[in-house]
Formats: sequence, C-alpha cells, structure tokens
Amino acid sequence: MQSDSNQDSCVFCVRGVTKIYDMGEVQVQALRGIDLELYEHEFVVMLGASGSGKSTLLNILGGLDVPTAGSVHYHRNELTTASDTDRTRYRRDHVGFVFQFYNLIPSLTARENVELITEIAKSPMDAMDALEMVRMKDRANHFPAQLSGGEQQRVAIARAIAKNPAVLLCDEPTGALDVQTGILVLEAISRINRELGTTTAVITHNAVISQMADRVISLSDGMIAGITDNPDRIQASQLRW
Ligand SMILES: Nc1ncnc2c1ncn2[C@@H]1O[C@H](COP(=O)(O)OP(=O)(O)OP(=O)(O)O)[C@@H](O)[C@H]1O
Repeated sequence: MQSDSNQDSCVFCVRGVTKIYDMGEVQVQALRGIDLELYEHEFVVMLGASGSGKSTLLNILGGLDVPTAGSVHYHRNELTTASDTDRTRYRRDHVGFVFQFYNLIPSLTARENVELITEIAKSPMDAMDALEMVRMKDRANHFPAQLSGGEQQRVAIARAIAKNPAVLLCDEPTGALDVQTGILVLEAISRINRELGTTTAVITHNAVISQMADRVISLSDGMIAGITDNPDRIQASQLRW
C-alpha cells in the first residue's frame, strides 16, 4: 500500500485510462486500462514497442489529448473533465514538452526562440539561464541552421523549461540523434531533473536509457506490462549503446 507521504508527493494519478481512436469503420484501442502514479522530482522512462501507447499516454498526461474513459489527476485537479480553456492553462503553466523534432523558428536565434516562451510565461527563468542549463549559452545568438541537430534539441529543451514547468514530458528526444549527441541531450534533461526538481518522463525505444531513470514503466499493447525501480540510476554520460 502507498504511504501518505507518497500520496502527498503524487504529481499524476492515472486511473483506468483507456483511449480509443475512432477512425469511422475502424476503432484503434491505444490504451486499455492504465493505472499509474508519477511522483514529484522523479525521472521515469517509458519503454515499449512501436504502437504500445507511449505517446498517447504522454499526450494525455500533458493535456494535449483526453482519454476515452478513466481519470487523470494532476495534483488535485482532474484533467479529463477540465474545460479546454483550463487544460490549455494547465499546459501553459505546468508542462514543458520536448519532441523528437525540434520545431525551432528558423528566423529567430536560439535566445529569441527561448524568449518567445519567457515573454508569455507566468514565472519564467531568464532565457540565458535556460540556455546555460543545456550548455548552449555561448550559442545564444546563433540561428537554428547554424546548429547541429543535438544543439537544436538542447535549445528546444531550454525553450521547454524556460517557463519553469513542474513537469517535463519528452517524446523520443534522442530519436533523431547519434549516440554522442543523444547523450549530451540526455545529460541536459537529467541536469534539469536534478537541479530544478522537474518531474520528468522520457519516452524511448532504447532500453539502455532506462539505466538513468528512477523508475522504468514498460508498456505493451496499451497496457502497463511492468514498473521497475532503479536504485542504481547512472549518469547519462555513462550510458553506451
Ligand atoms: N491520432 C490517431 N488516430 C488514430 N490512431 C492513432 C492515433 N494516434 C495513435 N494511434 C494509434 O494508437 C496506437 C498507439 O499509438 P502511440 O503513438 O501512442 O504508440 P507509441 O508506443 O508511442 O508508438 P511509437 O513508438 O511508434 O511512437 C497505435 O496503434 C496507433 O496507430
């Protein structure tokens, strides 16, 4: 049974979540009854084969999508019954997203890409501090086309964390990168989790990355196949694949 202190530190509480995509003649059942808690400050990796439901679950946690049935609480707030406006506000105030592709604005420098967010956020960090977190401060005046894929991803991460989100959700953040570059990106994500205490979930196909997580959540065919604690979390710099 969960201790009270665990319940207090529970950031997400997911109960009985199903997701069916209705494609007219065909219905795709992406999630089939997910129960899950995510706790403050923890770093989880979500593993699973293609199509197992990882992105669907992450999008629901991030308020980008709603389940067909079940409940998702962010602290005491029920996301699934919230209005679109409240869900948008939740996303804007509390969630940073990182995707496989960086989607930086080509005509803006790294710093300006981050400032786009700091200008509209409630309690942002300084754009240069966000760039320093991902070790890109010295490239602040460079445009995306002048940066490598990994560097662009680190700027995208700076943009995601610049609003000081409580939660960072990363969907295949190293999917388009080689090993060395991927490790630099994972180091940046791990530093943010350690130094800012941001609850962090990273989706990956790469089981090696699970060695840097506090917990590993395995999905299979829309269900949780297992959750493993990892007491011997290692640094991203020690990963090899
Ligand atoms: N918008 C959508 N419309 C219809 N079906 C969808 C949609 N999004 C996802 N699906 C289906 O839901 C299932 C789960 O997809 P999801 O993207 O969550 O899996 P995933 O584990 O993240 O896969 P991958 O690792 O390939 O990104 C798949 O069968 C997928 O085809």
